[in-house]
Amino acid sequence: MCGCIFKKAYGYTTGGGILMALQQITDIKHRLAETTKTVRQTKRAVLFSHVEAVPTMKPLQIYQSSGKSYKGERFYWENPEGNLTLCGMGVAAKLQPGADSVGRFSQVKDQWGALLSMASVNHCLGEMATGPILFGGFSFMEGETGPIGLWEDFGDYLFYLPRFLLTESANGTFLTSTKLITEDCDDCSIERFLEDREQLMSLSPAMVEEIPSFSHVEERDVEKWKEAIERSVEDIRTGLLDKVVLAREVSLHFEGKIPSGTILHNLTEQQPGSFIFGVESGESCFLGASPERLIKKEGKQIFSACLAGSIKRGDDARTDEQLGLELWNDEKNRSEHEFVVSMMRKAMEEQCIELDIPQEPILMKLANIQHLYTPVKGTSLPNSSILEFVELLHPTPALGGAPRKIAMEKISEYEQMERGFYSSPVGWMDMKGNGDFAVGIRSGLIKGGQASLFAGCGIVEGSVPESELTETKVKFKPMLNALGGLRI
Ligand SMILES: C=C(O[C@@H]1C=C(C(=O)O)C=C[C@H]1O)C(=O)O
Ligand SMILES: [Mg+2]
Repeated sequence: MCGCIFKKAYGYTTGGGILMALQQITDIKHRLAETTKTVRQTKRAVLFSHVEAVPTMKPLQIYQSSGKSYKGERFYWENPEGNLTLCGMGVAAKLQPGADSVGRFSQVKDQWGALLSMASVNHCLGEMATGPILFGGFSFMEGETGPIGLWEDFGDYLFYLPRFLLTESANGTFLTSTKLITEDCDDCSIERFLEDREQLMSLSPAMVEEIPSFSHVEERDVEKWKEAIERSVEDIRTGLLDKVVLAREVSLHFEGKIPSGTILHNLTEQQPGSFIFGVESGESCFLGASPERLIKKEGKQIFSACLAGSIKRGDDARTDEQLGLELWNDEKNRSEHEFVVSMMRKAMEEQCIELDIPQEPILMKLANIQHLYTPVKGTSLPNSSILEFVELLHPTPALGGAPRKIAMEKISEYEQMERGFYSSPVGWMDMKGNGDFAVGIRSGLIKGGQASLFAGCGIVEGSVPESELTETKVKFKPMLNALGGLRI
């Protein structure tokens, strides 16, 4: 049933706006009463979701001010184009690994399908990323993250269907309120639903919390990491594999709890052109500023990226241009890049009816680094879901290696750490199987007063351990700057 009475975004401040606001309340009351009746009659739960246009609310400010009520259950997302920002708060439903024998991507698809089969949504606004959406991600390697340890709050995958979702796009600001209405639910009354919504809409911007004083840094053995690169180069020379991405971890300790909202705020200011993402779980928050899109699906249109090959930015325009040229002409970096392009082409040909991948890369210039970048566009087969693309592409040789299986084995053997959600698909998807996933790099895990940062490099035949180490230092910069401009 559709109880939506307007199709355009209106604020509530005008006389007409107040009428609109009242109409929303009437609409919710009516739909929720109907839903409750249906639940009682059929004895089956309904996922009730209400989308409405609201006056401008800034998602990042709301992320910060909703910390009191929803800490540990929030997410934040900003796309690099700057035309979509999301903030999720609370949990209407949570997707986590079950005992099913099917793979994790199929599990998510099935669990999502089951939730949507009982959904009642006033989705007539038709705005992107409104209504029930899932937000979250997968770990890098299935079965790697145990029930204890650094990534204990995340597991093989974690997705939220938020209780409240704030969506800011070029068309306005939208609030989606979602709740699972069950027969024996204590807090499913219409009054309670409206109260919670009212409380959310009246949140006022919170002060930006300060980052506590830095205490010390803990680094895994750098010499061992360099040895792993030497061994990888040897594996490549003997023909065992073509490329492998090796990452390392640096842990920073602070005198008090690190506020994720402040780090996200700094990342948005310091890293334009990147995905800014944050996903909380319990006491942990995985966040970062990734320049790399894994997959975006909008109807039949598919967008992805090959991003591999790196060099630092220059201090002035001339040096910067020279460094860019050096990168573009460098055989070792071009080969790192080419393994990604060739895998991408092969994989996408399976799932797309049209595909557009340029012959040569261009440069992507970010605040601290420049990369070789080949944009990918395609038209998908009908009725496909973004999850199928996530499964197909993850991990590309930009984060795993080539061939994939051997590279994954070597990563486990050589890295000796849990990547958790680092370098993994992080993003959102909607009811129709559209959405956007970034690769969770330039990222870290915040837990109390500890920030564990990760950075890796594509190892190919021409790799030199010391230069790869320097490359990781450049890749740590976005997170180090967001944490207050630390140097390590
Ligand atoms: C592995 C990372 O980045 C990847 C590796 C790159 C490289 O080695 O040149 C470049 C971009 C990313 O695909 C990272 O940032 O941690
Ligand atoms: Mg590299």
